[in-house]
Amino acid sequence: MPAIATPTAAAVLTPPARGAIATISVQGPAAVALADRFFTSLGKTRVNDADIGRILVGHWQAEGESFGEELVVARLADDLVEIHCHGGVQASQRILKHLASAGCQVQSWQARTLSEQSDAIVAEAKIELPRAVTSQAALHLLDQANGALSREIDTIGELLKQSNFEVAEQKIAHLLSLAPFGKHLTQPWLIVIAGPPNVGKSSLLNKIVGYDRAIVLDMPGTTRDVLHATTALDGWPVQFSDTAGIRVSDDAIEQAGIAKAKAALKTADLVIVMHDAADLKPDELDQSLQELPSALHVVNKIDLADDVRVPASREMIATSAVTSQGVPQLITSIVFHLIPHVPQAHEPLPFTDRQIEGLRQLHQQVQHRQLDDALKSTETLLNT
Ligand SMILES: Nc1nc2c(ncn2[C@@H]2O[C@H](COP(=O)(O)OP(=O)(O)OP(=O)(O)O)[C@@H](O)[C@H]2O)c(=O)[nH]1
Ligand SMILES: [Mg+2]
Repeated sequence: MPAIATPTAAAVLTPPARGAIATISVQGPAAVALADRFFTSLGKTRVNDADIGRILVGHWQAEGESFGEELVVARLADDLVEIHCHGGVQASQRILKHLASAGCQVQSWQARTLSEQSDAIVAEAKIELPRAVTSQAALHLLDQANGALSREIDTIGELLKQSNFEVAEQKIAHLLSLAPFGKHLTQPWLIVIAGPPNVGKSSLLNKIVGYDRAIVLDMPGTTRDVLHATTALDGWPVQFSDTAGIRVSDDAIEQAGIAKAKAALKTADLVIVMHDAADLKPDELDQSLQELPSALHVVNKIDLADDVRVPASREMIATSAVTSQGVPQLITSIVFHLIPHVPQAHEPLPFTDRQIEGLRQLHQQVQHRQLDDALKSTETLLNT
């Protein structure tokens, strides 16, 4: 039989892991013919003759192969067939291979989602949703999957058509101000814990994440590498990095750890600089830690100090990584530093690089009153 012409395409809709069932969706003019080529139902009903919605149980096998697989085929429309097979990756990949050998395109579920949606932002939200690691982050993405950002861009387009550039500009600027928040719905905020050796950085990390992620020892220079631990604070995904204590050292391994710690500082959304309550010398901190204007300063081991004299020029949170004193306040402060303004439910916000770049371009065009270009940009943002 000659290869069947595209654009019929197959996509696995279930995650690439072991599960009960894998679902392969075959869509396009040749979907039914492709199913009939490899599948024989128990009652010998051809997929082509089955009523729409009918579920057929049977045997899938390619010509020349010595074994096949028992599975279910459902014809959902004239051009849409679903194949439900064993949930392991092997079975779905074999079926995809058979379909591809007969001329069917193989596409990712993301490509399928984009091809099914005329609204690019809604499609992107559906694609990003499974990557949201907390339910709170997922709710904001769900709002965008339900059209919040698309409607806002429509509104901006209408404002532009009415030459209401000022309000359009304000709305775009507001959306851009929410871009960092939107990006972090699928990527944790990065928090680096830094400071001199032995102040309790690793102990604090363990206390916050609730298990012994890092080795703690009463010996300066214990942590050498950068250690990561992911958790959620107030429902927001964060990744903590515990670093080597920063000091002057002759030890080559410690020096390498300190270099890594300094490099980690540059990638952080927030740095927590830790101090020892019993030995509080904030002005003697390493220069790399002095140069961080928006760091959060934490004075730890307050359980050991009778009287902590915090310099008037510094705002510091007092904690004990042993008794947990001050840790809830620290968490509140971290969340406030990362997300000073939490968008409301159903609020539109951008969440992909494409959208953010498109909005930046639109902002410039509106600022320069380039109406035609700006209207084209709103179309580009919305269309797949
Ligand atoms: N009493 C008391 N001891 C603490 C506290 N935090 C840490 N310690 C102790 O201080 C010592 C050093 O703690 P670590 O967490 O290893 O300190 P660190 O800053 O990670 O040290 P380096 O990895 O060497 O830079 C350990 O003996 C901890 O048990 C605290 O809040 N109170
Ligand atoms: Mg440590």
